[in-house]
Amino acid sequence: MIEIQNFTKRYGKKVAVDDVTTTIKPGKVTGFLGPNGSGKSTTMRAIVGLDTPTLGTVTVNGKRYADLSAPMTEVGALLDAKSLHPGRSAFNNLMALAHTHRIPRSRVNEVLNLVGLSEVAKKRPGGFSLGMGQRLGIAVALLGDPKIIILDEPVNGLDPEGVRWIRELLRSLAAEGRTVFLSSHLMSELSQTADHLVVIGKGKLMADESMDDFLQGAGVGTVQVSSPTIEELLDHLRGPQVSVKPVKPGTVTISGLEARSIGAVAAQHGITLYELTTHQTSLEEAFMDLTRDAFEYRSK
Ligand SMILES: Nc1ncnc2c1ncn2[C@@H]1O[C@H](COP(=O)(O)OP(=O)(O)OP(=O)(O)O)[C@@H](O)[C@H]1O
Repeated sequence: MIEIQNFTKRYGKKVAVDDVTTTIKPGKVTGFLGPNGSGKSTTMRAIVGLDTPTLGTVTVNGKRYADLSAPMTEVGALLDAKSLHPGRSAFNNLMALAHTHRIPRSRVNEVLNLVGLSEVAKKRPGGFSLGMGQRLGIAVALLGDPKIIILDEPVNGLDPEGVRWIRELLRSLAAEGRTVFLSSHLMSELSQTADHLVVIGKGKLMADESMDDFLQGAGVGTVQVSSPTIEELLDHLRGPQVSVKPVKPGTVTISGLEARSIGAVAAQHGITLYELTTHQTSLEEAFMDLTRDAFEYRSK
């Protein structure tokens, strides 16, 4: 579990993160979403003690990172994939870390296998593609078999196969009961991986909710229906997966049903419809709506 309490980080006059409070829970993939410059990396750096909060506290399993006795076995982080020694082989980079953290050699081979780099283990990361570098960075993060995994934009540079691979890897780590926290500036990336979403804009917390609630609140996959006898129609549509939000008298948005099913039920009961529109909001639009005023850099 990662607990972030009233975390504020200032660089001189610049407020990078502004009074953020959230808890990242185990057994889930939590996505950390925000436009460029919104404070994601600063928050992640604070979790692993690379940045000191100006105000507030950031703890992992109830302790500050600096107070952990075996940090690599508690928290694994991929923050900057380029931070490895470029002239040392992938294997030796991992071995050096394993050695200083009392991690057995067998684990080095295990993680190289896990990230699909066994065949290039003797090669130097200086010559790696961006995607291979990311995989090696993930191997470093997983080396200590940590309960908490933090990844800053892990999908950067990965090809579609790599993206699918990392998605499955993160889901399986969460299924093992680990805390998985990953950042991205793209909603589409997180929507397929994250169970929970923390959204940040210009350093401020903008949303902290389950992915399902976020999508529902944003109107993704909803249908707007108008009818002079809307209540009668709703009586026929109720079900455990169906939720209804009033828009104005006679008009509602419905999630959990497709327009065609709603139309069919209306026809079956002779109910007049004035409107039956599938909401086409994309995930990216929903995210942009939420952080509309929070973009530091926006292309015109
Ligand atoms: N060491 C620093 N000194 C001064 N300002 C900084 C420093 N580090 C970050 N900032 C500023 O703090 C803000 C948040 O930066 P941060 O890197 O945390 O954002 P981010 O959400 O990770 O963005 P990106 O997706 O571009 O990496 C930005 O305005 C950035 O310019």
